[in-house]
Parts: sequence; C-alpha cells; structure tokens
Amino acid sequence: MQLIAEDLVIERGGRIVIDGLSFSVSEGETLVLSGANGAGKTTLLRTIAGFIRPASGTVRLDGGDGELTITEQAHVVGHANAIKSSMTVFENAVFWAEYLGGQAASTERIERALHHFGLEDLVEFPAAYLSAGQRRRLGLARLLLAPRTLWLLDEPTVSLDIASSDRLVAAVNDHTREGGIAIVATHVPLALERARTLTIASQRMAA
Ligand SMILES: Nc1ncnc2c1ncn2[C@@H]1O[C@H](COP(=O)(O)OP(=O)(O)OP(=O)(O)O)[C@@H](O)[C@H]1O
Repeated sequence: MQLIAEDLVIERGGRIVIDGLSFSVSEGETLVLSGANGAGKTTLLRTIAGFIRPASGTVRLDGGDGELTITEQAHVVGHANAIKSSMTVFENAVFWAEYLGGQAASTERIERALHHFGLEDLVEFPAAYLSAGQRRRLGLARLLLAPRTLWLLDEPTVSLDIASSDRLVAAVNDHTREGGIAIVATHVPLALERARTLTIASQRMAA
C-alpha cells in the first residue's frame, strides 16, 4: 500500500500555498511534515484527507480499499479535537468508535484506547471540564477506537505533557509497525520510527 501525491498545487485565499509537490509514503512508514509557520502543513494534511480540493494534481491510496475514499480510510486529528462537551469521556469514545468504525466497538477496545492515553480515571468525567491536554488526549484516543490505515496528525503533541507525548509516539510506531501509514506535521522532534521528513517550503507572497 502506498499514498501517492503527484504534482499537487494547492491554493488558499487565492494564493498558491503548495506549488507542484510530489511525494509518496509506503505502508509501515511515517512522513514527518516540517516547515515554518504558514508554510502549508495543515493545508497539505487537509488536502490529503480530502477536505480541500487541490487546484491541480492528485492524491491516491494505492492498495487501499477501492470501495472507500481516502477520507473514509483516514483518521484526521487536528487542532480541533471534535469533542462533545455535553457527554462524558466514555460517551465521547463510544460515539467516535461507532462513527469512525461504522459499528459499535467493544467495551474492551474503548477501554484500551482510553487507557493508552491515560484517561482511565476520567471515564465518567464530563468532557466540558477536561483540561486542554486531557481534551487533546481524548481526541487522540480516536486513533485507537477504530482501525484506519492512514493517520493524518496535525501538531498532535500540542498541550501534551511528556508522558502523553511518549504515549502518542508509541501509538504511531505501533501503527506503522503493523503496516499503517502516518503523516505527522510537527514543530518538535519526535522519536518516530521508520520516519522520513518532508520540509514544506514557504511560498513567497506576491508583492
Ligand atoms: N481558509 C484560508 N483562507 C485563506 N488563507 C488560508 C486559509 N487557511 C490557511 N490559509 C493560508 O495558507 C497558508 C498555509 O497555512 P497552513 O495553516 O497550512 O500553514 P502551516 O504550515 O500548517 O502553519 P503552522 O506551522 O503555523 O501551523 C498560510 O499563509 C495561511 O494564512
């Protein structure tokens, strides 16, 4: 399996942000996106996820499930954690497991995902009262609630303490070890295994 981007040109607000980018990521690999603020890392991730249509060029997942779109085969964890404040931590996990997995997940799977991100003592806690780091951990637990091939992570360690950051890195390394693909935009170095870095160059603003 391979994610292949060819000759991508992406515009935001009438300006070219990504200009003719090609790359590929094979199963078992992590691609780390680096680059200055505003270079286009979020834009690229959202384009891969299918949320932004490129001006030209293509993104495809060779060897994936031909019946499904890339969006349907990807976990996208970005700046918004998409947490329902009116629900408890556990209820959020149940909701996301079903929404992302297309069927009810086992209680064991939900508990394992919450435990991995250190949320086991907060299962009955209203999500509205979570701290920023706890909210981020709940957002990341989605990765383990339903199996998906492609993980697209935008600054996933923001707000995380060191132990939680290590747990995230372990989850990504497990995912790629099992043949998954991860693309991670980050400003901080992470101990990601089987990783390559793609630096996104900033496009100059027109005068
Ligand atoms: N909806 C939008 N409309 C217009 N311009 C946008 C929009 N979204 C992003 N941009 C612009 O696109 C460029 C790339 O933004 P993007 O968020 O992808 O950068 P980034 O590399 O993720 O930055 P950072 O490291 O700060 O998170 C920036 O110049 C930004 O202002």
